[in-house]
Amino acid sequence: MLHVNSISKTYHSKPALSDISLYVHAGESIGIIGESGSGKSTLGKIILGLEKPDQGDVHFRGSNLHTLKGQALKAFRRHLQIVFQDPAGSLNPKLPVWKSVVEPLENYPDVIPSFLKEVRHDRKKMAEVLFQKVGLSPELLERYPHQLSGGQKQRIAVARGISLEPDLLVCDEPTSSLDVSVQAQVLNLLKKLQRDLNLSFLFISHDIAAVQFMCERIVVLKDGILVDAFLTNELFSASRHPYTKMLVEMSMEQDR
Ligand SMILES: Nc1ncnc2c1ncn2[C@@H]1O[C@H](COP(=O)(O)OP(=O)(O)OP(=O)(O)O)[C@@H](O)[C@H]1O
Repeated sequence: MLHVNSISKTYHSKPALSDISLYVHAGESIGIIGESGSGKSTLGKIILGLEKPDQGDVHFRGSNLHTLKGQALKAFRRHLQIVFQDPAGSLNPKLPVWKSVVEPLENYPDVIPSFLKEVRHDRKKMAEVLFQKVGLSPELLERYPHQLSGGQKQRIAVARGISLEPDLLVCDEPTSSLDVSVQAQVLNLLKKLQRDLNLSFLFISHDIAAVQFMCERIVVLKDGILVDAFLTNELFSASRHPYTKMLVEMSMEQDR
């Protein structure tokens, strides 16, 4: 479904990504791990079409993303959504949250996701169904972002992210701004949505335990270079790249 072919990107003559290739099949979850500055977010932005690579291309559902324009690009974007680390950033502080949840649907009036068919004539009911999908009470529909907890806001950002029934959800550190107790709840929600909606995930995180929980395969970036790629159940294999082993060791030390 998604093929990233030999992507390179340089900022101010410093390579942020060098010759990165990877693929994601429908319904699959891929984790991208690496330390700060390793190029994870840059890769996510290129896949979302928010940044252009200097070299290489991204094919999604058979089309080259960086050559699409106008309506074709818009139609393509619908299938690719993002959940950011900071949920507040993706919610308009001046709108009751239900309006932020259905905003993407307003940009795509012809799109009726399968789970919203029965309520398609009523925007607020659509928001209510999306709230249900992410485990939020309808009592919160009229609230403003500042009246909600971090976990509730992230659920709302997830509801917005799935509102157009995308194929791929790019999650960029989706739990790192949350309290530890809430992180697991949001991860469980994402996993449930993946099953229910047959979503693919590109899960960007420095939290190896979260990636291990969410993803079937893991890709490791170091200084913009893909140094290791493997099935999650091979995370502790002796054949792992020394850098992967170091990341695993560091994450275990944090948990001690
Ligand atoms: N818009 C930009 N302009 C200049 N340099 C950038 C830009 N975006 C990223 N970089 C640089 O590219 C490199 C990779 O950054 P990137 O944000 O992709 O890493 P990351 O692994 O996502 O880090 P973090 O976990 O801290 O978000 C870094 O050296 C960063 O400073």
